[in-house]
Amino acid sequence: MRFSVNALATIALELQSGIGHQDRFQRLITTLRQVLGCDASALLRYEARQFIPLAIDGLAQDVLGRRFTLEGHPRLEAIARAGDVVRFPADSDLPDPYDGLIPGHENFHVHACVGLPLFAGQNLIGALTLDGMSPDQFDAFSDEALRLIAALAAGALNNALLIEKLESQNLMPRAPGAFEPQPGSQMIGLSPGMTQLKKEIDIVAASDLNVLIDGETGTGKELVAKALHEGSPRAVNSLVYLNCAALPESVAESELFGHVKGAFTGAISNRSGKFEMADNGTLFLDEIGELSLALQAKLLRVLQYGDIQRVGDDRSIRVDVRVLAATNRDLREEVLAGRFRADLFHRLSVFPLSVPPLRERGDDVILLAGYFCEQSRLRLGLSRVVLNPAARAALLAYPWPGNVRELEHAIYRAVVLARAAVAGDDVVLTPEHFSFADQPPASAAAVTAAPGTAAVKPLREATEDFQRSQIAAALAAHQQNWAASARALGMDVANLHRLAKRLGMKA
Ligand SMILES: Nc1ncnc2c1ncn2[C@@H]1O[C@H](COP(=O)(O)OP(=O)(O)OP(=O)(O)O)[C@@H](O)[C@H]1O
Repeated sequence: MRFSVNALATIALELQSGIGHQDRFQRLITTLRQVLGCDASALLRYEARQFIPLAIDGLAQDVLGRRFTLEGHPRLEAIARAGDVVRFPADSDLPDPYDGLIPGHENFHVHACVGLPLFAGQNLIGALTLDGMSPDQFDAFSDEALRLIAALAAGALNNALLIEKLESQNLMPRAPGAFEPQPGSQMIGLSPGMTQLKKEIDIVAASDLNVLIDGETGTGKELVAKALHEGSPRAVNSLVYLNCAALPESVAESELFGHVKGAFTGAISNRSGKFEMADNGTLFLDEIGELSLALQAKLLRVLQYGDIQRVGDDRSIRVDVRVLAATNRDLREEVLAGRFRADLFHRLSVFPLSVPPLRERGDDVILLAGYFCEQSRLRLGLSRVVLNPAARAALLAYPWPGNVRELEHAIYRAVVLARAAVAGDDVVLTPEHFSFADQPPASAAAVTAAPGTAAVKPLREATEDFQRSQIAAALAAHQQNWAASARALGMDVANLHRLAKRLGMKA
């Protein structure tokens, strides 16, 4: 079947209208869904061996947060390889990436599926996918007609990508090349707060300014630092990470600036510090608010004069390092309280970036949940991981004091629980699989049971249960802040991370 001139004209017009790319793409796939009578349609962009949904219609909202790798989705891999229209037979044994993600059809497997790869010259830049619940849904449409739609969509997508590229080249000249992954493309979120943050990242990344990233614990400050580095001319060199909260005072100076042989007991050879490692690159100082006043003074010196001295050495070494710092404290208050140097604060906060808490990001919670569902699916080798509507509502209603990190852990824990309860590798998450921080963790309840009523367990198991419950309680009491929890538990934060990993409390 051919399309009527009217239908084609509508598609072409939708691709010209709208205020932005996002709007245009949304109109395109909504129109396609109507013209082709499909149950779901999606436009995806191809980047670094994965498909990233740009606009969807008829699919669960969390699809917008999912990242579909070629390795994890044989159907998408087939589309990427095909070079032309792909029609999957209704009985294809390749799993459809949207199985269980068409609202109202959660328990049905998608039947008819067509994939249209989108090319710019020889380069694959994206795909259109059309799904239907009845097996012969797309039989009436000829390959020729579908190719025409693909050509229109590819032209529009290519223009959008070129404009994006030109805009970023305006900010930072780059060598010409194929489409590089966009910095921060793994930073999920379309809420106004995240859109604004991504814009600010684009603006400041290309400069050489130091950046202070603030935000509550678990909001994604480290991810912002990575995006800043990746979007800068320094991206060809290292991004070096240092957590200031995990630094015992005795080794902090040597970690930052290095030492020479014999500088102190145990200094058996020369060693370079993080500043030297980050030369010509970027140094990310996480939890900068935890740095002692003495080290703050030394850090200020490097920022002012661009040279460092290894511990035990009088000679100066010049370094060219961009410093990104993160904090979940209010550094202005710390300055007022005399715990943070005002001059260092001003040097660092030339361009401050604030990462919004998850509770202010609206539906991003669902997009992020989709992203983590897809990641846990890959990690655990499951065929699908989806949220039922009640689980989505529960996730939206919860305030997420531990922000994205808490959501990430909640999804992984829920997937593990759900998988244990069903045969097979098809996981549907329901509210029962989540236990939020204001409910006592199951292990804590077991440990605090009345004496005599608790089941006797091997001592090692009981000890680990107790450790888990104490760590969970400390994290809940300190808004999932690991440094503060470590202090409350009287241990070093690095050891706490190690212990939590061993106890299966973090990935
Ligand atoms: N927008 C996002 N999209 C995808 N993953 C995210 C996003 N934000 C955060 N994450 C993930 O959440 C986890 C916590 O993020 P991150 O470590 O960057 O937070 P943080 O603000 O630096 O935390 P802290 O203050 O405790 O150091 C990480 O696994 C990170 O990859």
